[in-house]
Amino acid sequence: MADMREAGLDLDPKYDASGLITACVTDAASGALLMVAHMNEEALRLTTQTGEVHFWSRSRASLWKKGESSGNVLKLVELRIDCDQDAVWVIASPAGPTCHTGAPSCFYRRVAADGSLERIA
Ligand SMILES: N=c1c2ncn([C@@H]3O[C@H](COP(=O)(O)OP(=O)(O)OP(=O)(O)O)[C@@H](O)[C@H]3O)c2ncn1[C@@H]1O[C@H](COP(=O)(O)O)[C@@H](O)[C@H]1O
Repeated sequence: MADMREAGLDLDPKYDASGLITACVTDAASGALLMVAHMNEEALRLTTQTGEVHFWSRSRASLWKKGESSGNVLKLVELRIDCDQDAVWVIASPAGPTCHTGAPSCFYRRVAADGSLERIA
């Protein structure tokens, strides 16, 4: 029997034991991967309802609108969910650098074959 989460057209996120799904955020203009974080049910609802991207911060144990203190909000352009509905792909327009270090993306270092890091942005 087909898994309705995979075959159906109903949004039915598969939250983990902590009530979270993974959220990958890419830049709508460049396609670059900006950050990876987590959403709970409320963060997902607020993201779709307000058009501004919200997460659940595990370290702060609180709901987090990205940019609430820095101003570097992420405007939602499109939201996709993966095959088994345990991860979302957030396509967004960033108002400024996404990473709290000031880098455009949190992925500003490349890992070389010898394990060393190379700064690329
Ligand atoms: N702004 C960011 C920020 N932007 C992107 N990220 C990425 O988001 C991920 C998840 O952040 P969390 O702090 O919620 O981390 P977590 O849920 O505990 O998960 P991990 O740290 O284990 O990944 C981080 O691992 C970073 O890669 C950020 N992580 C933290 N911040 C902090 O969030 C606060 C608010 O920032 P603004 O939302 O921009 O105002 C500031 O104190 C910032 O230092």
